[in-house]
Amino acid sequence: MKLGRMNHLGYAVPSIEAAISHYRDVMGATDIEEPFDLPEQGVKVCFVNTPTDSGMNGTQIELIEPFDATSPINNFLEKNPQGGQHHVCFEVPDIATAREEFEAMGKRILGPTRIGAHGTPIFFVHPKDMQGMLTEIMETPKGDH
Ligand SMILES: CC[C@H](C(=O)O)C(=O)SCCNC(=O)CCNC(=O)[C@H](O)C(C)(C)COP(=O)(O)OP(=O)(O)OC[C@H]1O[C@@H](n2cnc3c(N)ncnc32)[C@H](O)[C@@H]1OP(=O)(O)O
Ligand SMILES: [Co+2]
Repeated sequence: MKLGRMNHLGYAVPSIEAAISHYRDVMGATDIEEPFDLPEQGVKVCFVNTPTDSGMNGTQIELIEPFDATSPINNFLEKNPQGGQHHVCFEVPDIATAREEFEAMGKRILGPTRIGAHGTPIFFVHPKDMQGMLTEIMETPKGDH
């Protein structure tokens, strides 16, 4: 395994609209994308793009709100009603190779590899096996290598 780019920090929030106001009015965010639904992943999503630095890619804050009562983030929000840091996402060149590496290390992978909010394959590794941090592994979008 080789540590790749941190693609985004996932923040679970009770209301994406309220979180957008916070990042725009309190944090001065100027590049907030249109929110969109990702029902197959049980969330509504909104990306807040952080500034790029000397031409490098910035990172993103991924605001996620439960899409419905079956959302995988409902329990988290019950425990953290104001919302909070939910996961971190790192990029890998090849998702299948990465999955094999985490499995070989005995890390619990949560469910099947599926298509995430960036339209590329992702999987999650259980927080209890990752120093308490729910970790999303995402294949770098083609052309971004
Ligand atoms: C995929 C679209 C998008 C993208 O970027 O492409 C997203 O990122 S969507 C993100 C939402 N989807 C997911 O999070 C899928 C993976 N998550 C899960 O499968 C669950 O959330 C899971 C298994 C991590 C936790 O499920 P649940 O909360 O229902 O279980 P428990 O309440 O029993 O929690 C078990 C244990 O883990 C601790 N926990 C739960 N969530 C987190 C977290 N985000 N970070 C750290 N720790 C977490 C929880 O406190 C429990 O610990 P315990 O000591 O037993 O109390
Ligand atoms: Co994510």
